[in-house]
Amino acid sequence: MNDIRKIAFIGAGNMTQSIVGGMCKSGYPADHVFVSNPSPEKLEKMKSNLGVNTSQDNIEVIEQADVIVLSVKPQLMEQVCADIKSKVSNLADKLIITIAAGIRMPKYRTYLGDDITIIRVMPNTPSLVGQGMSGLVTDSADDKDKAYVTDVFDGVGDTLWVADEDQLDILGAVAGSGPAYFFEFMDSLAKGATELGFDPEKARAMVQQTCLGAAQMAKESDLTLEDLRKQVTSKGGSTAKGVEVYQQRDLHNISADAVKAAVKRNQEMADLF
Ligand SMILES: NC(=O)C1=CN([C@@H]2O[C@H](COP(=O)(O)OP(=O)(O)OC[C@H]3O[C@@H](n4cnc5c(N)ncnc54)[C@H](OP(=O)(O)O)[C@@H]3O)[C@@H](O)[C@H]2O)C=CC1
Ligand SMILES: O=C(O)[C@@H]1CCC=N1
Repeated sequence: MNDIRKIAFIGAGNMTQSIVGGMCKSGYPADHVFVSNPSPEKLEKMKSNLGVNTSQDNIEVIEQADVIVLSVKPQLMEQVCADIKSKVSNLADKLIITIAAGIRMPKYRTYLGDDITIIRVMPNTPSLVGQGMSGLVTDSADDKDKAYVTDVFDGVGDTLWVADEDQLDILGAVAGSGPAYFFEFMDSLAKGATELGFDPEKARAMVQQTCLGAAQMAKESDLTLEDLRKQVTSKGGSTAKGVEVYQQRDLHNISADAVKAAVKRNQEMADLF
């Protein structure tokens, strides 16, 4: 990465910790990373574990940075932006990234000014281990800013630019929320094994490695997901019986409904906040 900028994260919650942890692991210089948060505990942990600069004052970190990453809950965004707008005069000179679900770019213009340059990123928590999936969209950034943000998020996983904010809502409902669905599914598989008398620790170990192996295979294979599934499903064998249960209970519809529900909430948050 050639373009190293001073970057300030506003909010030191789960997602900031995942992104910053992944960035530092991938070699982004910690002295160029600034993080603010109202309570000190998360900041102390990030400072001692990663060596990043921290402050309980949002404005102090923003003033030192070229890039601002808004990483607070959507319901706090308006209030946090109002405070920034009232105290920082050169916002148009900085690149603004927001990772909040739902809230759309025109709304940020009403909060921070018409002249801001903004990129919306929808990351996910596996960024912490360099396996994130981040969606990106902008209505104002130039190629240089886009390349910088792509590099940052490529450093913590894969990136996908999407055409518009409707697409980002869908990406968020699948990839942003997705780790939660997979953890839920993995937990249910592990419990399926322990209910039959399998050791819980060993159940977790076998589930996580199976999940990782399947994802890696899907990523490296040219086959469709259906064909990969068929490769495992011997005629008259045990997998066929297991898959039959998922099909009878209509896993496809369950997942489609889950994605629709999450998209709907993203749209609601766009209106609410
Ligand atoms: N978690 C995820 O998987 C994903 C989250 N996102 C988005 O990321 C954003 C953050 O989510 P997440 O990290 O999960 O949430 P968290 O609740 O874990 O983190 C939010 C942080 O913001 C801090 N905060 C509260 N008020 C302020 C303030 N006035 N100024 C600065 N910081 C403040 C909180 O501090 P304290 O706890 O001390 O009050 C907290 O540490 C959300 O907008 C969400 O939509 C996007 C993709 C995935
Ligand atoms: O649950 C949420 O709203 C955020 C967005 C994607 C993951 N977490």
